[in-house]
Amino acid sequence: MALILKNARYLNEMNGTWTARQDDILIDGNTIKEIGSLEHLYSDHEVWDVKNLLIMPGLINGHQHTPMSLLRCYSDDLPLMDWLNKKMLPAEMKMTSEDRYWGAMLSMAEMIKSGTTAYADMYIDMDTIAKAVQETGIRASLARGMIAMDSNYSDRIEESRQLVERWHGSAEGRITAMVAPHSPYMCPPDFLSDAVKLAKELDVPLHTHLAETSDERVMIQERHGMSPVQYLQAAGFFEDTRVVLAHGVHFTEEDLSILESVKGGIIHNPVSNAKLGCGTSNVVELKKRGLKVGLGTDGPGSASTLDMFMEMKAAAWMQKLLHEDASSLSAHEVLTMATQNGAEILGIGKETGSIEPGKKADLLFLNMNQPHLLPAHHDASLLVYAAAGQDVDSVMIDGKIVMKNRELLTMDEEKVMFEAKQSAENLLRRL
Ligand SMILES: CSC[C@H]1O[C@@H](n2cnc3c(O)ncnc32)[C@H](O)[C@@H]1O
Ligand SMILES: [Zn+2]
Repeated sequence: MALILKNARYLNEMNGTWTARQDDILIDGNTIKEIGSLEHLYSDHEVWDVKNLLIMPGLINGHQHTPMSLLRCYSDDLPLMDWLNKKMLPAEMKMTSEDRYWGAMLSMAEMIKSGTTAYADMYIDMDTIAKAVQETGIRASLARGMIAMDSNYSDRIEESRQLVERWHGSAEGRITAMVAPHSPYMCPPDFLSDAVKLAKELDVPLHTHLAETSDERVMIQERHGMSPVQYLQAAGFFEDTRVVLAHGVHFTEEDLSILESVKGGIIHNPVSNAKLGCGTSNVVELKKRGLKVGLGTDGPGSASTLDMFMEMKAAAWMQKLLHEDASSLSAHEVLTMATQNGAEILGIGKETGSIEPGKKADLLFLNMNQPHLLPAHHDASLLVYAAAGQDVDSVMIDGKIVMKNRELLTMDEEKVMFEAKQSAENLLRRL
């Protein structure tokens, strides 16, 4: 049955400014059907009076590795290459499929509880993660993260193909798929070209880590005599395929001119970049050059939390620090990055990212009646600078309520926490 959100105070963007309006919202199946005064329809519909809540479009986490929740705070305060090669990869080699399932479920519980309605995942064993996506009701863009150091990589290309063929468009359209060569430094030239060919053949986006550290720049320059961006360009990365480029911290002027015309964009991960000592993206400059910039947490192994409210704060703070200018990256711009831009970069911008008729009903309901969120001078500022994931009261994804009054409705939260904790403890015993 269709549902009317009565007395809905909802936040949407117009010409760069996020403002709240009050109306009723009719949701039919998974879609926002009508917004306006709908009193004449109340008697024929299920009605939810949401007058004490502020509604905003669901947050979109553009880059994540869900099973890494099992490695949260397992190894911190290390530079990226040591963290990755000495700690994460060896631990990930010992994970079982069951571990990855519970790690993914734990991440999805955390994401939904903090207002993320869609996200992009890059990992291995993607059938297991897709199963968790199906069960939890979240919207996801899934990719098999591919690492190769020699020419023996056909199994990874085949797994990527299978992921796309099996899952792209599944779960009532909530799952889309991408092809993901891990990064310039984990992918030799032939492998990268084959990954690009596969994405073109299957007509899906490419997702990769790019220009995350200055070490990466040095490494690719030494190995291939060019910058990481030029290296991707040489493999055909930017020809006509949509690209989801995580990080983008260290770009040259030439890199920026290559990236200006790409379809897709950069996913900025400020917390992970800060914690791994990578530096921070110059988001102000990227935006000036016309690039689309979204927001992501990266995996909980580096970011430690999947709270996009934290990520929004960090994004705004870091641009102000970097430019010594308080007007750099306003709360309004950050909200756009975390919603519409993320959706557009992932290629799901027609479905989600804003509250308007025709879009899927991916909505957050926030409890703003709390000491730290009063008074309500500016909703956009409150959401970015004062709110946290715990302020999300309820969440709707694809028209289905997946959390109500902070209770998860598509998963047994206690069981997920218990099993994930067991998996993490057993994993450490095997290391
Ligand atoms: C092969 S699946 C994806 C792979 O990526 C690793 N990873 C997680 N965070 C980062 C990061 O910030 N930079 C590079 N690689 C990262 C993760 O450990 C998985 O093995
Ligand atoms: Zn990553």
